[in-house]
Formats: sequence, structure tokens, C-alpha cells
Amino acid sequence: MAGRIEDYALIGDMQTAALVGRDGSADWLCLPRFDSHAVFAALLGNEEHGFWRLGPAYGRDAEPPRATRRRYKGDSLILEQEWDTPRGTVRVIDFMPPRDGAPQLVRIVEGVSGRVPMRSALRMRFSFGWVVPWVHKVGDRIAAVAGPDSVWLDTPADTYGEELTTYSDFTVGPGERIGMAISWEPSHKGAPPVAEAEEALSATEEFWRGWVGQCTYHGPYREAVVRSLITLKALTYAPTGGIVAAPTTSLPEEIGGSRNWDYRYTWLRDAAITLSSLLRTGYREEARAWREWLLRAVAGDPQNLQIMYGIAGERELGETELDWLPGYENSRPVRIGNGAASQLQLDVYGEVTEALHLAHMTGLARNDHANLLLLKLIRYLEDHWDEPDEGIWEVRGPRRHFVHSKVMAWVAVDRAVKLIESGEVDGPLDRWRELRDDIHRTVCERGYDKERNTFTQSFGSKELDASLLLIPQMGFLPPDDKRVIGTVEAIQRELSTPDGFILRYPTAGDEPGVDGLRGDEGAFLACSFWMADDLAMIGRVEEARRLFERLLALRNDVGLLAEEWDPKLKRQVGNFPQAFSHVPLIDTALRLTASGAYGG
Ligand SMILES: OC[C@H]1O[C@H](O[C@H]2O[C@H](CO)[C@@H](O)[C@H](O)[C@H]2O)[C@H](O)[C@@H](O)[C@@H]1O
Repeated sequence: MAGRIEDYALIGDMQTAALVGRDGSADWLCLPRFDSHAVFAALLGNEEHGFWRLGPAYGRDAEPPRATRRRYKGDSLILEQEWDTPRGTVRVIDFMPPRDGAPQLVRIVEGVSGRVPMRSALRMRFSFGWVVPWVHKVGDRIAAVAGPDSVWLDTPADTYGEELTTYSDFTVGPGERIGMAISWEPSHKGAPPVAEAEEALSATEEFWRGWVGQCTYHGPYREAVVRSLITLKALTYAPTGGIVAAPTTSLPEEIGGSRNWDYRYTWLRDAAITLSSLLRTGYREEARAWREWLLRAVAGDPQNLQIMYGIAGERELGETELDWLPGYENSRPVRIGNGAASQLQLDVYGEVTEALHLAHMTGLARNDHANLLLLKLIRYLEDHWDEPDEGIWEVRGPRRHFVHSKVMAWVAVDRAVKLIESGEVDGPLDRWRELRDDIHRTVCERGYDKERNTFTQSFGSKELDASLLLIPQMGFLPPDDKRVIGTVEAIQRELSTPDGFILRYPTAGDEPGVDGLRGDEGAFLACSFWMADDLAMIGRVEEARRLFERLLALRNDVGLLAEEWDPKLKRQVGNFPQAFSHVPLIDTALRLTASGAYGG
């Protein structure tokens, strides 16, 4: 059975990613891309659905031993796990080399002390655990073939097949290193190049050293910021510049519940905010590549803009359920594809325009096509900003006039006006200044509850929504405005979990809530970081710092965050690791650093 979500560590090559548990088992891997079918899907089922465990040998009826220690090697995505056993200590180094060619997952076993018997158990199952491949020897290599896919195992260790699994049993002594690697290749192409584990390790170390070296943040939260940046980089699909929201599907927002979604796609919202964090910490190349991705993905009529695309800009993301998978801790259904792709979410115009504006402010070279796109987006908004939509949380209930959506429509027009004022783009300045004022007035009249002194989730509603915390951050109103302070206080009062983190909005348990779904969910980590930001902005800096540091403590031992935190079970829930959690971590760290609010 899969471990807790926080028991996993991420390795990846900027084309796909794997999750490796503390027991040495790679339980999740899609090949060759993030959004391909999984070859290891034990995460959402059991061993029958594919895994690769590499660790100390253990008795037939025993549980696989958990690593005694683990860490990433310096500022890299190279995972090192160590087991202290009665026979000695052994280290397993796991990574995926950044590549042009065949995707590889490389594992190096290194004896540290004593002589430790090891076992590798590799069970490949294609199509998310559904298809058993044809496994056979080709010279020294093992090939597993099914339909369009083939996966090849290279290792100097002896292997044998049993119970539809490829095993390898060997012993390592101090200083001995044994490499094992799998590579993917389209099955019609034959064998991929043999994986060279040690060379791949040096190249991977060098890659991460060079990338992290560009980071311009040197503040007190550097360790957390750098780990988050590495995670965001790992979620970037290098060939196109697209960014996945997370490398997993259907890790549940409620253990045993049905709020299980596929995040292996590029949301304009998530990608745009990711870009903003990367730009603020010195990373221009990713911003440039994503802007190119954006232009290709949304090319054509802005009427046809989708809120999310495939990582190469694909539009068809049809949602289906995989009924043979029992789901993570029986959280059904397991979904692939995402029905939210066809929703109207007006906030997306604001996030994209904000990212393009920031790209300009941080000196990214002008791109006339991007400027043209921006004008088209605002022209579309002129006619549609006052329509109800599904909003930032992608509700599956009826459309509403979500206040956050309108605020972000204001952001879109505001940033466009600023770009015109700066001479970067040409547009109807007076008309859009008027539009900006019109949206602002409407939000303040219809989205604000005078009696309670708070903005509300949607026009005329009594509900609150943590997305309103973005009002001062986006510059819609200054932080000392009494309506902003009232909103922050109301959200803190009504949407806090007992341990002080923040829910997105109220859910209704067994009844369908505003989001059209039954069941509850955990504290939303992005919203909890936004609360820390707002507290700092309204002058409650010490409280902001304490909340931020409590949020940092929720990260797992290798610095990773899922989408949510279950305050009752005290564990991470939702897809993992999640860009939408790591981005606000970076943003809050930068804000607290700028305010000088850190230290004990
Ligand atoms: O909760 C319902 C929705 O949950 C997912 O959306 C969430 O994740 C997105 C990706 O990080 C994020 O952009 C969005 O703001 C979140 O609400 C899911 O993708 C939706 O299909 C689902 O309706």
C-alpha cells in the first residue's frame, strides 16, 4: 500500500516525474511525459498497478524497511536515501537526468558500511496498471513491451523473473556502487541507448548546480525558497515551456472522498503565478519560454481561450474515470483529463496580464505578438467581465458573479492601462481607464457587505472566500482600507481551521456546497500563505511571520507541499507536490524578507 503523501519525494527531468517513497519504492511514474499513461501507478492502487522498489532485502512476511534518513543532494533534485540495517548502512541515489533523448530513471546503490543484502523488485504495468507487458531479455538488457511503449532495464546485477516481476538480489560492501536504470522508448523504435548511471549522475548534478546558481534570492528563507524553485522547475515541461500544476492525478483533497482531480496540465492561472515567482527570483528563461507557449496555446480567437491546456498546448482534456484503480487509500474515482478545461474563469485574464506586465517590468525583451494577445484579451473582457463564471476554484455548481473574478478582471485592465501608459503597447487608454473604474465601482457596490464590513464570495452572497485575500496584494485597494482589514479579519474568524490555517470557502459536508460537490476538504495551503501575506500588509507582521513559519513546518522532510493540509488527520492531502502551494511560499518569503520580519 502507498505511504502517506508526505512520505514521497519527487525526482524528475523536466519532462516527467516520479514519486519515490521512504521504503525505496517508486510508486508513480508516467512515461514519456507528465500527462502520459503511468507505468508505476501503485500510488493510486497497490503493487499490482506497477512499482519499482529498491532497498535492503527483508523477510517474506515483513514490511519493506523505511529509510533511516533521506535528503536531496545539496540544491538538486537528486534524492539520497539511507538505511541503517543490522548488517550495515546502504545508500540509494535516485534521479532522472535532464535529457533530449529517452527518459530515464536512474538508481545507484552505494554501500556505506558493512555488507548489506539488497533487493530490487520491478513490476511494470502500462496504462495506469491495466496492461501487463511482454518482458524478455535482449542481450544483457530486459525489455518490457506493450503496445506503443517499451521500457528497458540496464544493470550489471543479475536479474530473474518471478510473479510477473523482475527481481535482482545482490550484496553491497563499503564504497561499492551498482547502477540500475530504466529507459523509455516508443516500442517500434527498438532499443534506446544504454543508460550510463555514473555519467548521468554527474550531468544531473551539474545541471542543478548551474540552475540554482542563477537564483537572486539570498534572504533568511533561502533553503525553503530554493527547494520550492527547484520543485517549480521540475514541474516545467522543458520542450514547450508549459508548466503542470502537479505531476499527479487524483491524490484526494479528502482521504476516502471524491474530490480527486488530474493536475498534469497547464492552467493559465497556475502557470502565470509560477512565472511571476520565477521572474522575481531571477529566472527569465522560463518566463520567455512560457510566453512562447502561451502564444502558441491560445493562438486564434480569444473567444476560444481555455483556462487550461495540455503541456504542449493541447485543447482536448476530456475527463474520464479509471475504474480498475481503487484510488489512493480508497479515494475514488481516479480521474484522468479535467472537465474544468471548458469552464469560464474570468480571473485567468488578470493572472495572465499580470504575468505579462511583470515580464515587461523585469526587463524581458518585448514581444509584439504577446502585446497583441494582451490587447485581444482585454477587448474580450470589455464585453464579458460582467458575466457570471466558475471562478478561481473551478466550481462545478452554478455560475456566479464571483468577487475574486471581477477583481482579477480589474487587474487585467489595470495592467493593460499601465502598459499603454509606459508606451509598451498601443491601446484605447481613456476607454480602458473608464472600464477599470467601472469594474472597481461595481465590485465595491455589489461585492461588499457593509453590515459585516467584508467583501463576499459573490455579489449578494453572505459567504466568504479566501481568494478575497488577494484584494490588497493585487493593488485593488490599499492594505489600510477598512474594507480590506474587515475582510482579512472576517476570513480569519470564519475560514480558519482549529490549527489556524485557512479553508478556501465553506463546504457543506453531505450536501452539495457552492462548488457543487459533496464532502469537505482540508485547509488550502495557498490561501494560508495569502493570509500570512495580508497580515504582514496590514501591519500584523509578527503574526504573519509566525503563520508563515508554521506553514513551513508542514512541508515534508524534503521540503515538499501538497495542495492542502487535513487539520484533523494532520497530514498533507491533494495532488503533490503542488505549484499552487510552492508559489505563494516563495511570494510570502520575499514579502517577509522585504519587511525585515524574520528571525526567532
Ligand atoms: O475543487 C474543485 C476543482 O479542483 C481543481 O482545481 C483546483 O486546482 C487547480 C490547479 O491547481 C487550480 O487552478 C484551481 O484554482 C483549484 O480549484 C480541479 O482541477 C477542478 O477540476 C475541480 O473542479
